[in-house]
Amino acid sequence: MNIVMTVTSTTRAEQNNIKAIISSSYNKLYSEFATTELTEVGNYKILDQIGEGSFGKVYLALHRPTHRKVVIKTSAKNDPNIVREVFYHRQFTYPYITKLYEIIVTETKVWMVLEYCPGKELYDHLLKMKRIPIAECTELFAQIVGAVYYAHSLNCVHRDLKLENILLDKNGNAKLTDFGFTRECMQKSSLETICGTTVYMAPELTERKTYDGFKIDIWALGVILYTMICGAMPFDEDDETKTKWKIINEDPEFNDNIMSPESKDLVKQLLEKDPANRPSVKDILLHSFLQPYGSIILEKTDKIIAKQRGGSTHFNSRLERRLLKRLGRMGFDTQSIKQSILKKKCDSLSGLWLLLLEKEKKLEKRHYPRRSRSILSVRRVIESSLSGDPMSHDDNLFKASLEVTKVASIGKMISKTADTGISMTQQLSSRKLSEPTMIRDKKSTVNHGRSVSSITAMKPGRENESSPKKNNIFKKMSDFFKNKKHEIYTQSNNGRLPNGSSTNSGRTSTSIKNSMDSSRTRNSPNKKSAQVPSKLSTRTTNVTLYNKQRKKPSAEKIQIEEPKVKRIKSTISSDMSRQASNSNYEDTDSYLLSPSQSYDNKKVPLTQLHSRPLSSISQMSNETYTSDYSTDGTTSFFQRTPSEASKPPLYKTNSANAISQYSSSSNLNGQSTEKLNNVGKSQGRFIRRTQSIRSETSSTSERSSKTDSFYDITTASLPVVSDMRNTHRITPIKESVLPRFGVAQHPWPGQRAYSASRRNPIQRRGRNRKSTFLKSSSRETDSVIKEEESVSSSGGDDTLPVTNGVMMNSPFTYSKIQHQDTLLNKPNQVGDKTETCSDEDCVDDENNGDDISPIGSNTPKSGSAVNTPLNGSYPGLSYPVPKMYQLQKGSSQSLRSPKMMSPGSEWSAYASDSKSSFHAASGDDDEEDDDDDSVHGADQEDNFSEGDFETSRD
Ligand SMILES: Nc1ncnc2c1ncn2[C@@H]1O[C@H](COP(=O)(O)OP(=O)(O)OP(=O)(O)O)[C@@H](O)[C@H]1O
Repeated sequence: MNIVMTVTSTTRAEQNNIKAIISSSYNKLYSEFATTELTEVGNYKILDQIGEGSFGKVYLALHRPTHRKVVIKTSAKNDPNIVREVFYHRQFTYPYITKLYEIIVTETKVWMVLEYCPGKELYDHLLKMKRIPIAECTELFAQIVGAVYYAHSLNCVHRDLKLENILLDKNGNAKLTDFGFTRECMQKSSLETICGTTVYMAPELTERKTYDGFKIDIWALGVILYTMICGAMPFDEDDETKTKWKIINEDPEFNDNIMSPESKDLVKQLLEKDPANRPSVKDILLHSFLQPYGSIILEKTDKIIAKQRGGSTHFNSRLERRLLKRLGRMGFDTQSIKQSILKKKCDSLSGLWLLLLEKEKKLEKRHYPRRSRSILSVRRVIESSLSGDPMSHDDNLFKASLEVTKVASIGKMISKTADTGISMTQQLSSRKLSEPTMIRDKKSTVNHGRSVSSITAMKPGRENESSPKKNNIFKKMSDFFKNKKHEIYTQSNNGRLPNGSSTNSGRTSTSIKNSMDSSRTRNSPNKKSAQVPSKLSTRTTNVTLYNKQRKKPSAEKIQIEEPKVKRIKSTISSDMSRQASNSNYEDTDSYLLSPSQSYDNKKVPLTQLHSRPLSSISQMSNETYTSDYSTDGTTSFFQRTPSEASKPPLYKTNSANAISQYSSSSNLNGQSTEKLNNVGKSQGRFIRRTQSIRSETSSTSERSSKTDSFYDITTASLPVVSDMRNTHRITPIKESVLPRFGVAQHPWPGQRAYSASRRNPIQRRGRNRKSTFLKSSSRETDSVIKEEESVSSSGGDDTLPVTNGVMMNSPFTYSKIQHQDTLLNKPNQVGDKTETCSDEDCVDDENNGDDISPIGSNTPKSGSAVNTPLNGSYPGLSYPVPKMYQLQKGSSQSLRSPKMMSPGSEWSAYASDSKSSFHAASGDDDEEDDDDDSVHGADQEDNFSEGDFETSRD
């Protein structure tokens, strides 16, 4: 009897304990929802805001499982450019293009997880340097051209090439970014959409003629090269109209003191007014000015393209196979990882894989520096150029490359040795390699040691052996996912676990231990449901809003290498439509010349033309905006005629009335350009932060265009309410060269719906500008709540039954725990119940009682799904849940609406197939991979890796 009493009382105590946990957890969650501070998105911890684009903020973040820094760029989901950007960007895998790791789609936003480029923009670099040394210029420009060559080879044109869209990584290598205007383009097809940035626009674009997309990129490259070398832009006037006139009619000024004959020749070719006379990207790479980099990059790029065309370049190397195997042992579904990568899903598995692989590659490179001294090293070029001998760097670089080859072969041998299980130390000593070749310094010695251990640690059954750094990645990852699970139990209740154990003894927690253990038994068919780690990467997105009282990311930890650059937003000047309409010289005073400022006189001092202090380097907004340009050419006033060319009828400089980008920028932002203007006053022109333009309503020609299918792609992806499609259907563009995507073939009505605001970018940007970091709007908060996939499987009541203390043993409560895992980025079978549902599906009456029922009828309808909060659905919930946090079936619509993405697109797949993506490993998993590494290991040498181009200069 006593025993029975004891058992009963214990059970009650446990129940009370659980209640307390739930209560505390609920309260915590409630306060999290109340805050507006954003510190986590998916698996990423937000560290700081590092920039602000036209359509959203840019954050520095940390991928928590791998501790890799990334950049997260946000954009409103209804911005058509983001679709375009993601669509193209994810297809590019090239060392001089920023990597796109992951896309997180939430209710209202798209979060692009990108490679972090701490060197910032080339624009900033140029601003700092005033002029880029010719040797560095050669290499950087070769890299930029390489990226363009790559894109062009894939039949894509960038259309917004500019200094601001070229970032520098930590090694000083160029990385092309911002593919918001990119599109596919057949050879010599003519496009019509006016887009780009005025000062980088080719004459034919400025004249609003149809244009060859490839050729306008070449022109922009000319502007970039000229600006890099000269520290000033070739065509840059205060007044855009003047700039355009110059672009069409004048040649840039060449300063022979600055420009070598070779560079001058190249720039001249690039800035050919007649697009037909401009060279191809390949010709540019082969130009003498870019040697030796140009031809090397050309060769490498051709190889990359050939490989990528030939099939997947993934999972061929020994490193990748080892990594995959290891993840498999950790419980990840390797098949899903493969699918994610091969299908370019850009989901959280992709993010995890790519970042992990990068980290491993980096480690391996450090251990076995195959190409530690790339001849493409910017730093070396600079050093060489500073040493005074213009040619010396080339020799040194080639010498270094020879050295590297030696070391590489050793590295290869070493890693092979390690694979065969023979002690590395033994091997090294037995082979008696000569000292200088084998290990060149103490550092390498240490690294070799590490590598051996890490390789050894990959041997089956040795996962948990203590090993140096390399093993730490996996340990950290494992800890990360464990902790996430652990937090569920221990975030409250004074660190006590339900079973009474303390937080510190998390590993002794039966439930956690069980789950992790079971996760390691991946191949056991009976334990599929227990593969916890493989479910860590659900498409469900967690955006965590921390309580304000919580510790913010400490300022010391934020590693921002350079002060923030506040983009000066141009307002009036950016309204191209207004400018365009004002640009009729006959009725606009501001474009008439004053007698003293004859435009024929090219020597007119800029001080007289500018309404701002004279400077050589000035900052401008580079805001991307739309214009009302017509592309049909009928209203163009930039037609180049002989008479106009000889006597431009432009410009009466009426500073007060003129729409000046500069003046408006500085006025509006209160940021005087004087500081920047003081730099290099003697120079006559400016490097301006520029504005990207895209014609929004480009008349009939736009919509009837057979080639320029901008609106096709936006159609394909914009998550507009479905019925709008019917009411605003526009004639489909049938002959688009874009892939066809079912509903996507109908031009996106959202274009109309949103065009008003798009045409008035000032308002849009005004909103953005005022918003401060970490202070999202209530709308944002709302979206965060809504974004969580409604993967609930809880009971039909708002009051959940109190379970017994052994939560994991109860089928009901076990599913609840799993559900919580799902919300911590782990998919589960229960969570997948909701699957994809259309707008119509996502209504209350679909509720079958499996989900938590809405209380009352005011539950949000389609598109505003209330999602399961991070810790919100707990078993044993013994009190009513407020309405706003009730779960309802069908809430997944916002994330998974098939109408949102093009059905044919892989991107749509990732948004909707979390279920399929996270199946437990099937029997036909990569068993063959596991068998024999060495078979595939030999490929590694041939595989493209960033190391082929880059150097580990750090
Ligand atoms: N990968 C990155 N690494 C480091 N910084 C970045 C990265 N991407 C963007 N940034 C920073 O964020 C700022 C804004 O980013 P970005 O220019 O891509 O936004 P945007 O919306 O495309 O702007 P715009 O259209 O006006 O060019 C950049 O100036 C840059 O400083």
